Amino acid sequence: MNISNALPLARWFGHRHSRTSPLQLLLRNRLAAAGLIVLIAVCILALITPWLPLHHPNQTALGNRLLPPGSDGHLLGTDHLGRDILARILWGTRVSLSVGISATLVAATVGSILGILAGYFGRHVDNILMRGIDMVMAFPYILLALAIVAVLGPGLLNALYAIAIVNIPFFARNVRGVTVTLRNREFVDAALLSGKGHARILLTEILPNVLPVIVITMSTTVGWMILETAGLSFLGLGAQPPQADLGSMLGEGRRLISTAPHVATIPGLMIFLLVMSINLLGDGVRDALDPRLKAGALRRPAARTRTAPAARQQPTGEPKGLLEVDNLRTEFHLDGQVHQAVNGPTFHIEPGECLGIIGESGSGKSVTAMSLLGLVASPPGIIQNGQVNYQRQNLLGVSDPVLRGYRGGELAYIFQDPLSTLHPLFTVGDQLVEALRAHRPLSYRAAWQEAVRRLEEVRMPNAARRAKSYPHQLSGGMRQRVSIAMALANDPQLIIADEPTTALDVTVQAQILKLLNRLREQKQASLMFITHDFGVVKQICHRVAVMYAGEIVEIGPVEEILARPAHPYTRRLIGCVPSVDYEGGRLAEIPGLPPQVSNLPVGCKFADRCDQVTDQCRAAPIELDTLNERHQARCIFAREVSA
Ligand SMILES: Nc1ncnc2c1ncn2[C@@H]1O[C@H](COP(=O)(O)OP(=O)(O)OP(=O)(O)O)[C@@H](O)[C@H]1O
Repeated sequence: MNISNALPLARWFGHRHSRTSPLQLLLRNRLAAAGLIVLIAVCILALITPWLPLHHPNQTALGNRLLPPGSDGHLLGTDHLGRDILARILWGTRVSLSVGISATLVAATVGSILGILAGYFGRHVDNILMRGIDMVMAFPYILLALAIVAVLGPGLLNALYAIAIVNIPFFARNVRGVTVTLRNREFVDAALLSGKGHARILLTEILPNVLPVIVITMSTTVGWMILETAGLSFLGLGAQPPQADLGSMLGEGRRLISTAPHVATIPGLMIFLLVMSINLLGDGVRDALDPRLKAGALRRPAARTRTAPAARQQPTGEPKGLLEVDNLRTEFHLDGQVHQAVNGPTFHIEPGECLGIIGESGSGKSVTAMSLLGLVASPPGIIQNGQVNYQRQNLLGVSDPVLRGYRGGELAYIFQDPLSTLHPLFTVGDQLVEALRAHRPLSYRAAWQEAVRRLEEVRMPNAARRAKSYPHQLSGGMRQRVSIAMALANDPQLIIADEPTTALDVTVQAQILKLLNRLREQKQASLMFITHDFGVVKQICHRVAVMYAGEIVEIGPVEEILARPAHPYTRRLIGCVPSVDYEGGRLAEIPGLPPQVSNLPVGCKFADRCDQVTDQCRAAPIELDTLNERHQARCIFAREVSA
């Protein structure tokens, strides 16, 4: 669980900034909700047991021995001493629940304190505490629990201590790990600098962030602890006769399994029900506190984006340009909602051309680009329609090996943040070698030489030495040069660059743009350049496609669009950039927000933010209007404006 996103418990019951509270998330998970209902029912029954009209659980009646379930006055029958099983089960559940929960609380409290202290203070404190924990963990835990009860003597309280002690390490280790990460975070340093003492930092900075982890560990271990307590009682080391708990009832019933199976089956079923419901609920709690798990963060995404049959049709005619995208539609299916991220962009890229894709954050630029190579995570992504035609094939319909051959070969991708795409544990040279050898039969030595040459090509200072560096040893600009070298390693026909300069400062940004442009010219490759900056578009692109809410709202030659933007959104975007030679008066922000992709309007998607909007704009979808052979815009006033 990533603690930067950890939710303090206060957010459990909703938060004014979060759309879905963890409780709602929990209830949406059907299995967890079922677990919660069963658990609540069992707990209520256990709580009201003293007031129910039941027999005394220890009252024997030898004349009524082993009555079957449904007998008169004994709904669940009687045991070998004629005691009422219903009464004993309810009283036994009370005992098992209280011992299990108490053991969990003890283990959680002691384990968490040890974990927090070890993680926060580190060094000797960490060494001493964690070596102690390691010693406890060195024994098989059930044997250790048996040994502890053997020393302390049989009895429920001693079973509780034993179970708590053997579970302390789980809490201590989990909490220590999280605390170590938190200890190195800037907000803890800031608290230290502000003069807070260690005790206050532990209570106000560390504990609230560790609490979700403690709750998750508790919810996933309490079931086990009830089971372990039942195990000790089953072996005669927990509850002592005549007291009933679920484990001891199971132990007593075991001897009668062939003659009166209900005596063992009923407590067995109750243990199953209790532990199952707690575990289902525990899993739900874990997912609710970390909704990314529910969104599939830990699920291994498929090797390529799921593609509907409609998007797998092969092209019939000759594709336009080097790569042609036709009516691409990519959606995300999340929590029963469909998010239409990409809504039918159609464009092509000529050989050697640089096409800019521009738009605000969330306009669908990256999802469009990633869809071309099947890189959108599935689930939740799915390509519903469209074609991506390259070399007379629809890439959305080619086989996995063919697509793999293109990726990183003829079709290369440069991501926005090289630090998250370069492997932190391998040198950049090794990563280049891997990229080269994935597509070419080179020896390691030859590939290394080629890697250094590629680094020189992207003007990496002291390339031979830098090849032996790890990504964290390089500056942002150098890392992006490495990413470019990797993308160019196999002489691609098309380079898709997804905001490759956004994370860089202006000087480095200019160098990288120059480099990309030079390499594109030298190699006669095409470049699809994603950006939100018209200044960048002006510098290196031939044509530009303006995206809004997953649609292309204007496409055409850069100079023409800068001189005569035909869509109000394009005008606004250009107006936001101070560095472009646009004489449009003062800089203005674009008022309002883009529409939600899960609830797009029928007509013009920009209507709510447009100062020229009319009823006609909202009535029906607006088609792209062809203003001239190369310039199109999706606005009913486009012709008037560009005339
Ligand atoms: N994995 C995902 N799950 C759900 N929705 C997603 C996912 N990835 C993207 N989206 C949604 O798809 C839409 C388009 O996102 P995209 O990343 O393509 O925008 P963008 O224009 O590239 O923005 P930015 O400039 O910030 O990268 C957004 O509404 C986004 O919330």
